[in-house]
Amino acid sequence: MKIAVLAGDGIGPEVTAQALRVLEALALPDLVLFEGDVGAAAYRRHGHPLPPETLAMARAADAILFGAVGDFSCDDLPRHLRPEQAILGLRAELGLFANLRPAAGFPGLEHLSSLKPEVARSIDLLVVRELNGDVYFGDKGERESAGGREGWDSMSYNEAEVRRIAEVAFRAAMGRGKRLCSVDKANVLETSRIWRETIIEVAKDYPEVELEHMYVDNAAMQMVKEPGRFDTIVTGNLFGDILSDQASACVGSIGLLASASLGERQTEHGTFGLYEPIHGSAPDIAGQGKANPVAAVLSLAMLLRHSLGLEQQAGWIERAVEGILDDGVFGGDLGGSASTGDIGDAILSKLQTMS
Ligand SMILES: NC(=O)c1ccc[n+]([C@@H]2O[C@H](COP(=O)([O-])OP(=O)(O)OC[C@H]3O[C@@H](n4cnc5c(N)ncnc54)[C@H](O)[C@@H]3O)[C@@H](O)[C@H]2O)c1
Ligand SMILES: CC(C)[C@H](C(=O)O)[C@@H](O)C(=O)O
Ligand SMILES: [Mg+2]
Repeated sequence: MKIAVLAGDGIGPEVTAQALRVLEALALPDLVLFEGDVGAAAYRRHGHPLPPETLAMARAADAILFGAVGDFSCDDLPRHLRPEQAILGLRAELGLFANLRPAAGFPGLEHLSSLKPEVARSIDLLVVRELNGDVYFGDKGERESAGGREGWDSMSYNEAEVRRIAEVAFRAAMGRGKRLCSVDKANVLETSRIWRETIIEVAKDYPEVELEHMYVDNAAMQMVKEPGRFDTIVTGNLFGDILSDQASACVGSIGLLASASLGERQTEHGTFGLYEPIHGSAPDIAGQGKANPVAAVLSLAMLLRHSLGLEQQAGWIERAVEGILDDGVFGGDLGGSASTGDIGDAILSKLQTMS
């Protein structure tokens, strides 16, 4: 079993290091790790944020453990050289079109949510975000206009793209609460009309799933008012990006939420995928031991479950994380003083009581 480790920039290496300590503690047999350069670090060393050797390593692996990319010192670079292009390039090149972003409350954390504790307690949702299309990958550029320089990005989805993410979302909903909310902006966007009509078509194959449609502005409001009304959400790339960061504040911190990016390729024990926290490189706290590594550690759990078929070990990690949060081991993002390493230590000792 091969895992490519792409830690990246800012807090990416700091949180990934804690996930790797957890992986090491599991002492899995037949596991080989490869480390590659990605993001601003790779640009400085190789002149490109996603060097061909990194892409080749990612392709050859069964799964990728990704940290984060981004460095404000690269803001003036041409677009194709910016660190963020590395993660977009991996998602596109590897056909990782389905991004699963679970957001569920942790016992004992309700009072740290941005929501009232009784509201926060109800959050248990999964955002299924389409990851290979939308305004992210449409034609874009800069041109002259009567009003000066003009930036433009085109948004589109075709039926095939919507159908394949809808299939993932309906199947996910079948394994959860059998309720699916499709989030779009069909009152304004042509893209969303195709999105909605295609979702309705796919729904015919899943009669047990209760389907609702919601405009994204309303969905953003409902998520902070009554997050418990959501079970599974399916949405496009841009709306899913925004709603998942918002969901993290409902849970308590962006440092807590993990993600899996999956495509169609199967590995010996599961589905090939890339696993990363939903947060970024957090330059404001990088290098200070302040980053919460929980999202990275939970991303490792998702990797073990989806790509390596190691459900039991994934469960141990998730219970260890729940345990340390229940014990009140909090970093600065949750109002505590535990460092990145302290949180890693606490997860490791909890893990020892399980495996
Ligand atoms: N997939 C990725 O690699 C990814 C995701 C998001 C943003 N980014 C990039 O990261 C850079 C910074 O972006 P941003 O500031 O908008 O978003 P960010 O997620 O990096 O940070 C937002 C805020 O949350 C805090 N935060 C994030 N992760 C945390 C953690 N684990 N523990 C404690 N606090 C945490 C940060 O300190 C910051 O205040 C940009 O270059 C952006 O493009 C990359
Ligand atoms: C860094 C950026 C390209 C990325 C995205 O928008 O998808 C990030 O915000 C994320 O959520 O993974
Ligand atoms: Mg994001």
